[in-house]
Amino acid sequence: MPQPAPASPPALNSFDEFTRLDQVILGRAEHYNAHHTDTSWRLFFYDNVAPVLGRHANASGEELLPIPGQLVDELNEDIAGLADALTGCGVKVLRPATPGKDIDIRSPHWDARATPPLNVRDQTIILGNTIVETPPHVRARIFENDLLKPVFYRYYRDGANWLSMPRPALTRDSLDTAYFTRKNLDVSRATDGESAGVIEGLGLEMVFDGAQCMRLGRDVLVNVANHNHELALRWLRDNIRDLRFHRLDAMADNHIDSVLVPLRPGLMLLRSPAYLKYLPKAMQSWDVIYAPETDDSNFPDYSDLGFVIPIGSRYMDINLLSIDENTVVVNSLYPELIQVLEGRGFTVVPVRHRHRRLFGGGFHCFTLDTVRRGGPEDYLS
Ligand SMILES: N[C@@H](Cc1ccc(O)cc1)C(=O)O
Ligand SMILES: NC(=[NH2+])NCCC[C@H](N)C(=O)O
Repeated sequence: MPQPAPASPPALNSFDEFTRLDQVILGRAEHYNAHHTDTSWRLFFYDNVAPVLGRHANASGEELLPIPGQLVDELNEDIAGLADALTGCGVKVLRPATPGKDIDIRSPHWDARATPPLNVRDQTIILGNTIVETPPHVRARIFENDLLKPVFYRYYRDGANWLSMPRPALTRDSLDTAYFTRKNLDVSRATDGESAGVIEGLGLEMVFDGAQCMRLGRDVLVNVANHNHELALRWLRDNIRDLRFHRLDAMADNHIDSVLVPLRPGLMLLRSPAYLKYLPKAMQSWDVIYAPETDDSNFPDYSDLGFVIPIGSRYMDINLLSIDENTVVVNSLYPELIQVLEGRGFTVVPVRHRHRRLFGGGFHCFTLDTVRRGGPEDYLS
């Protein structure tokens, strides 16, 4: 149920995914009019884009793949609906700065068209009173957090701690393909045509996205699918001493928020029973809501718009955002899930979100919850 935010907003405090939400950063999509499909992009989204790589005239190599303006406008409309719904629930909504124009970036080793700050979940983890910036896999995202700095400085002035994992050079040799090798997948369609430079002696780097974590009070689940992630897990354990980090062994290639969403202590939403085995023992006895089958008619038909690549899976809508332990914001285009959640006693706030597969994000991806009421509780014993 909507509750008024406390009179003086507290400083950064966010330890979990489900206690009462008071403040959130919501991403924005202005200038999201192309995907730069370099090797780092093609590898990151490989599970989803492999079937279409090569089908398009140029997609076998690096290119700037345009996204029709109508889709960007419709996405912005849906995000505005999300902002209104959150405000209506008594949540204070903060926004990143706007890029203002298309931005081409260049490092000493590669260049890219910058990605706007839409999926703000991905490049940062809030761990209690600490902002942790994470080292991106996709080159186009390396400066994305600059647009969140005005908000981060506000929290910093109010006493938050602020850390960044080492910035990766993202050279030709930086990224580990072990996840795919383990599954006997040939990723040459992603790596052929690689144009980035090399730094002699560097090799695999710390590369990791905030969305590979799920926070549960004093415990944090961390998906580790390759050596890039392994280095990041070590960094987290070395630098954040008062939380327990649990390694999930390759539960997914990278992000896990369209696989698993803890809804409240003892209850989670899970993509399917096949994922239970990746979770810590204590969570395997939680009550589970499995993602119901969804219908193709819930997804827009893009056939009249020319070639568009869905970078996200059909499971994107698992990616809901909790307002509190009984209230969740869910895509209105996943009525099957709404029905199941209402059947379990949840109040569902439906918000329309059409192009989740094209921009690769649901409501959890678009948001970074900076203030929730919960603390470092032990939910796992
Ligand atoms: N297979 C990944 C790829 C992906 C990542 C981020 C996105 O925004 C979209 C797609 C999905 O889990 O998690
Ligand atoms: N935080 C995020 N951007 N999450 C997106 C995860 C998407 C996931 N790969 C899927 O395709 O379903």
